[in-house]
Amino acid sequence: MLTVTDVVKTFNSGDRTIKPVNGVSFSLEQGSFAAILGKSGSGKSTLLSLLGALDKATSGDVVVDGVNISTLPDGKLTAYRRDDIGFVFQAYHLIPNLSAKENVMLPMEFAGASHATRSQRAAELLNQVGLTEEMHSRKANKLSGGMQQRVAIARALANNPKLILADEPTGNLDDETGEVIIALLRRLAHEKKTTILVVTHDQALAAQTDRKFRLARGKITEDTKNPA
Ligand SMILES: Nc1ncnc2c1ncn2[C@@H]1O[C@H](COP(=O)(O)OP(=O)(O)OP(=O)(O)O)[C@@H](O)[C@H]1O
Repeated sequence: MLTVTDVVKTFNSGDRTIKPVNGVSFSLEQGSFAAILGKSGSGKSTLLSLLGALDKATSGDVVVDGVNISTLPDGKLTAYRRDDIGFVFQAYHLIPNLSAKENVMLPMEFAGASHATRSQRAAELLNQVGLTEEMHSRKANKLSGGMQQRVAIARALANNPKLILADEPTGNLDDETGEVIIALLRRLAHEKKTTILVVTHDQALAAQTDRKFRLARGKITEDTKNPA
């Protein structure tokens, strides 16, 4: 469902050319839980931003569920980001003075869903990520880090995306909470058949995935299938 073919990203910095992504190819089946590992500066975040259409590849193709996003016009990319991709970040990026439920409802509002649909679906998603009804009405900034990340995951699922991209989703969490979040992502990938790709330094997280890639100087140097 995700096929990346010979993707290159080049930046010009003064008279130097930087290639943070330098010919990356891989494909993932629908519902896989995969990790990209690599040292700082190896190109992980740049690659993720290309897959999420936050930036355009200099060359190569990114095909998500049959749609080549490298050739989509800008106008269609906004809808792609909104409808087909869920983003999860290290620092959660919730709106602090909105409730957990309101945060999850927001992407559905942008997609034009009715208030009743948004409310019902947000409650279902928050239950699925393990937040009790009482938590739904709490302001995001009154929740612990682990809970905020659960809300962020529920929000990423709001428009039923084909692909979730997560940048260091356990980076701000203690080990125990991080493990709970990893187990949640793994379960969601397998049960909901949402493909989840995480960028991480966290070996414990990578060990729980179905597949892990190592990136070094913008190239994949290792591609390992983890035993089920
Ligand atoms: N917009 C940009 N303009 C110029 N150079 C950039 C740009 N974005 C990234 N780079 C460079 O590309 C290289 C890879 O950066 P990237 O953030 O993708 O690495 P990373 O593996 O995600 O690192 P980290 O783990 O520290 O987040 C770095 O040398 C960075 O300075």
